[in-house]
Amino acid sequence: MAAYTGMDNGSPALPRSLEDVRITGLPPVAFYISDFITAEEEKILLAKIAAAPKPRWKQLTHRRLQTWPSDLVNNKLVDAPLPVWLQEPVISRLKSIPISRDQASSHVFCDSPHGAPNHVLVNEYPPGIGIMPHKDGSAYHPVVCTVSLGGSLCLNIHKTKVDGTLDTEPIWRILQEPRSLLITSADLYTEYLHGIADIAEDIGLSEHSIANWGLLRDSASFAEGRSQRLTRTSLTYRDVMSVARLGNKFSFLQKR
Ligand SMILES: O=C(O)CCC(=O)C(=O)O
Ligand SMILES: [Fe+2]
Repeated sequence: MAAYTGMDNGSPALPRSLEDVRITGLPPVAFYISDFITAEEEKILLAKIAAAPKPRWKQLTHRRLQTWPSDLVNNKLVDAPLPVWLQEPVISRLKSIPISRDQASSHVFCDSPHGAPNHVLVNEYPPGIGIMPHKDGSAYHPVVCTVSLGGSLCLNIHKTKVDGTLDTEPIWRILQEPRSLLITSADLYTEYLHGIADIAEDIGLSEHSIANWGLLRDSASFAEGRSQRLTRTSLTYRDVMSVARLGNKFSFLQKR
C-alpha cells in the first residue's frame, strides 16, 4: 500500500501513519513529514504571525519570538485557548495521523496530559542566527512538533560527554524544509540536546550526514551539499503539563 494518502481540495498528501515516516538511525523517536502544510497555508500562517500586535514579539539579542497563548509562569500555563489560526489546520492534522497502521485511533498526543498541544512558540531565525544546544525541560510532555516556514535549516542533535559537558560536534543532523513537520520525543527529548548553528549556509549535506535524507521533499536541491539560509520561522507545538486556572478572583466583574 502507498505510504501516502493522496488528498485534493487544498490539503497535502499525508502519510498513512507515522511509522511510514520514522527517521530511522536516530534514537527513538523522530518522524519527518516533508509536506505537512500547503504553500497557501504557509503563506496564511506567515501573514498571521506578521499581523500579531507588536508587543506579542519578545526581542532577543539576534532574533525574536512569540509565545501563544502566553509565557509560562513557574513552568505552568495559564489556561487559555490557542488562537484558531494556530489550531487549524496544524493540530487537527497532527491528531489525524495514526502512529501505526494497525492503531487507527492512536496519534502523537494521545498519551499526553491534555491529548493535544496547548502551547506554541513562534521562533524567527534570520540567516546566520540559530539557537544554542539545549534541552526543553520538565514543563512539557516529551513530544515536540515543529512546523517550519519560509526556509530550510539543520537541527543539530548533541550528546553530553562522559564528564557531563556538551559535545559541541552534533552526532546527528535533521534537515527541515519549509512546510515540513518534525516530531521528536522520548530519548531525543530527555537524553539529547538540540540546537541550530549560527551560520548563513548549511553545508556538508548528504545522505550520510542528514538523518532524514530519504524523507526530504527535494533532496536533489541539496545535491551540491549546501543550503543557503533564508529567514526560517518555526512553530513549536507542545503540551504544557501543568495548567493553572485563573480562578474566580475576578468573577464579580462578570455579568451573571
Ligand atoms: O526552532 C526550532 O526548530 C527549535 C526551537 C527550540 O528548540 C525551542 O524553542 O525550544
Ligand atoms: Fe528546544
